[in-house]
Amino acid sequence: MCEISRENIVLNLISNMVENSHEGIMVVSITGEILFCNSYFERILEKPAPEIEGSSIETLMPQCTFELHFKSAKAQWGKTLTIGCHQIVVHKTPFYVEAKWMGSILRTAFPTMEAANQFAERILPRKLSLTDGKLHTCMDIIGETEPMLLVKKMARKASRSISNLLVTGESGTGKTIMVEAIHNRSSRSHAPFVKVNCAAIPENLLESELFGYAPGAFTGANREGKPGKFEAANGGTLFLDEIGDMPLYMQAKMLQAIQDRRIERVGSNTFIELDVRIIAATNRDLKAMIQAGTFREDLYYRLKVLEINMPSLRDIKTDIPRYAEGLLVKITQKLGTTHRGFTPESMAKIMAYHWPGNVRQLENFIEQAANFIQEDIIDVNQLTKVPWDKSGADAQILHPTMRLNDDSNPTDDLNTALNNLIEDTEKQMISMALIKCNGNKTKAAELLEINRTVLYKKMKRLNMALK
Ligand SMILES: Nc1ncnc2c1ncn2[C@@H]1O[C@H](COP(=O)(O)OP(=O)(O)OP(=O)(O)O)[C@@H](O)[C@H]1O
Repeated sequence: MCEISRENIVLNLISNMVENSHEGIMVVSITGEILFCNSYFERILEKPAPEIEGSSIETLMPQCTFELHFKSAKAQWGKTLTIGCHQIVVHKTPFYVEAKWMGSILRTAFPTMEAANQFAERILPRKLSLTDGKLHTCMDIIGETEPMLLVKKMARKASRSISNLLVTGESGTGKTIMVEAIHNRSSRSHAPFVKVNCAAIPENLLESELFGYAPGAFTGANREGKPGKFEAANGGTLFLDEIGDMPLYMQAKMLQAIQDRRIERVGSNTFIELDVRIIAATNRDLKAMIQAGTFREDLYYRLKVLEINMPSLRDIKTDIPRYAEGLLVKITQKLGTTHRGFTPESMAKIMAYHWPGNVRQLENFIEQAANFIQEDIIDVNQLTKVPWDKSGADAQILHPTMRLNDDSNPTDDLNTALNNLIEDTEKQMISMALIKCNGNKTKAAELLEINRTVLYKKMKRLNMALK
């Protein structure tokens, strides 16, 4: 075996460390000029090193909000950097020549974001999420017809990307569960998922909810100030549900935040740089809103870099049996019942109906049937009220704990009648308030002397159009 000098070993070691395709190394001068990069960055930037070296980091990586940090000699650890469609976690350390600070060395901490996530999974005690409960996954999404397969294919693509996404479709078509599944499948799945319902938050609170506020920003505010949902979603996904209900002045602020990738808390003049993926959803026709001047065109295009349109249930009729069976499994698990399916006649009726409230309405109907009907195979003829009867378009929805037997006593019948009456009355009052207030939900809520969020929830429960 030939003798290898120590010097040779060290030289080889250094060259192996630098030219390692699993670890990116880049050297940037104090003025932001890229002095050196290895093959990892050549791959990510899709350019050969001679084209990268000598360029300014700001020109080459316009999305990279990290460039400002090169102007300081401070070491930084575990920063997420966005380059094109790639996300990497990097460490930055200063480099010196003869004790003079010359610039920074950028090193990737993980070969891929997936590896970073796997590491986070091992050390994080639990998945971070600012939603009420567990997020849905792709496995929860029913639907095998062509439009649904296309939607699923697009969702897989969207989960591999970090670009903004707009999910459209009628109310109850599954926009929310789709967005949750996309986040869950993405490289951000271990980072926060923060949902904001733009229609449910009163207009005067929306800005501070989204952007937070500085100490003493307004009377009654928390003394220490408060971070908003944007900050809470840093590193993860911010889901803006019902984006079509966002007031115009907030749309302008939102556009600014998305473009600049930074926010200013209310009452502060300091910018906070953030790395947030925006996913928005709406059941409104944003193009018509742009025509009407109620939605900003520039924001629309910022949001719909990727777009998924959820089909309405009447457009995927052959999927209805799959939905009915799948939802029944979910409902029986929730209620602890033993229902196994539907009679063929029941299924034919379910398939023939047009389900204006889409999957949510179908789910509510099946839950109602599972509450009423004792037999394992559901026969909808046993129900007194079905959506396809002219009067039953909004069959009553009973609380899961109100399981009624077939041999229900008169008190049960009375309860049902009372529930129907309450719901019909609620519906009428809400409709009248909305008509009086020209569809303005804030004003309608004031008129009804209820909170806007409560109004919104009631309308959703009563299957009323939220437009
Ligand atoms: N493809 C699907 N597979 C399984 N369940 C679904 C599907 N689509 C919708 N659902 C169920 O239907 C209900 C409504 O779905 P979701 O809240 O996602 O609809 P949405 O389009 O966001 O409604 P909205 O516009 O009113 O907010 C939920 O309980 C959800 O679990």
